[in-house]
Amino acid sequence: MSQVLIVGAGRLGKGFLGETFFNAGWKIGFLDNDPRVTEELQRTGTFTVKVHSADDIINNTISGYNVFDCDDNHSCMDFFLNTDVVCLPLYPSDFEEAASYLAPCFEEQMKKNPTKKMTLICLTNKNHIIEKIKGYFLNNLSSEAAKAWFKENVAFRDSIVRRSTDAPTNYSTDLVTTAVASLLIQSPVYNPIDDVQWLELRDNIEMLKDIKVFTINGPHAATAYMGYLRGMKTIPEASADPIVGNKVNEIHDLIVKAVMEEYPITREELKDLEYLPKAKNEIPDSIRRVAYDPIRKLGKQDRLIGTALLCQKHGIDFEPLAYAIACAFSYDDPSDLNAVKLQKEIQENGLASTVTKVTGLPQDHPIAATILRFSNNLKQELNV
Ligand SMILES: NC(=O)C1=CN([C@@H]2O[C@H](COP(=O)(O)OP(=O)(O)OC[C@H]3O[C@@H](n4cnc5c(N)ncnc54)[C@H](O)[C@@H]3O)[C@@H](O)[C@H]2O)C=CC1
Ligand SMILES: O=P(O)(O)OC[C@H]1O[C@](O)(CO)[C@@H](O)[C@@H]1O
Repeated sequence: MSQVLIVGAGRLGKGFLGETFFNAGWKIGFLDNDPRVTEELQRTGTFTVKVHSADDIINNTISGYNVFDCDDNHSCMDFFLNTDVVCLPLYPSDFEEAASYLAPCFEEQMKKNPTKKMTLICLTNKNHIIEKIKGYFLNNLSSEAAKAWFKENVAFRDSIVRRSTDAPTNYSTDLVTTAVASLLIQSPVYNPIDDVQWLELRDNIEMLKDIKVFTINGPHAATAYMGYLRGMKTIPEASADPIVGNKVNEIHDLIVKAVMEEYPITREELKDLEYLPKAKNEIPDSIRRVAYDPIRKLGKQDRLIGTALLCQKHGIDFEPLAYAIACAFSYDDPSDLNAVKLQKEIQENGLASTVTKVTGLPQDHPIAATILRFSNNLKQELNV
């Protein structure tokens, strides 16, 4: 039986990977450093995922999995040694710690099964960080021999996530997910995964990931920040709102135009990547999850500033995006640590300086200047 270790048993770990590998009959292990996650998975012994596909909604109950804490004695070791695929659905800031924890497992694998091949798949929305993450793993290996073994025997791959999976918390055992498009994984991999639905190998993941993050996550984040300002709680609610909906449609079309100018991709290829079939009864995805961590989302290469810069580069109107960005700078959900940090920064140092610090754009940059202009009159545009 093939075996997968899922490092990060939060929303995507359980609601997408857990559910998907379970359906394919793989042996599943979850490793998480939050004791609330591991305790809850152990206590319940099962978790449920409401899966919205294009024409059906099914409730799936997942059971028979193994659960491991990130304990000092590496209780996941025996499981790890029999593992074929390691999936890491983690936020970008969590990889350094995960690499440090997993390094001894790879060293042991090299000693016990030197010819074994493994595949490691990173699942984030952040592009161009895969070499840095690989560096975390290599730096934690203790010898040149181990580094050479790792490079030779572990297929280290990035991926593109094309689904939303939500739950009230990372430790919830009741999840909801959309299943309308596959996870795209950089090919080749070292272990067969063709028996697992919703996993698909592709070349050129780095370019495709920019396009996906820009065309899907850009408008999605804009929906969240504008919806929040309108007092809404869910993405479907915000999308159905005519004021937010129209602004997001405009933003989407401008981004698509800019992407078509920038990348060697045909409209058909783009459609295949960014057009996700509608799931039956859209999931009540929370604005909180999609807006989560505005500091990361306002980074220079990320979904909002990255797309505004692309529009500017190609002479395409970036004002609607700058408006959504201004809304993101006003995002103040008290339960989002980085939203709180952002607001504190604005209060202490002013908006202009914060825009520059977070986005990397100088204050006189036309996009920064437009963000500041809109910020003076944010609520009026949205009729609030
Ligand atoms: N939920 C979704 O629909 C999507 C999520 N993503 C990406 O997937 C990644 C995970 O997202 P979610 O599952 O939603 O987050 P989450 O917060 O629900 O789950 C992340 C889990 O990783 C665990 N974790 C953190 N550091 C760890 C470590 N060093 N070792 C072991 N476990 C660790 C946390 O305790 C948490 O349970 C993020 O990069 C996100 O951007 C991408 C697209 C869709
Ligand atoms: O996981 P992040 O990067 O914080 O952002 C959430 C985004 O990821 C997705 O879940 C899938 O890409 C989108 O639904 C949402 O826009």
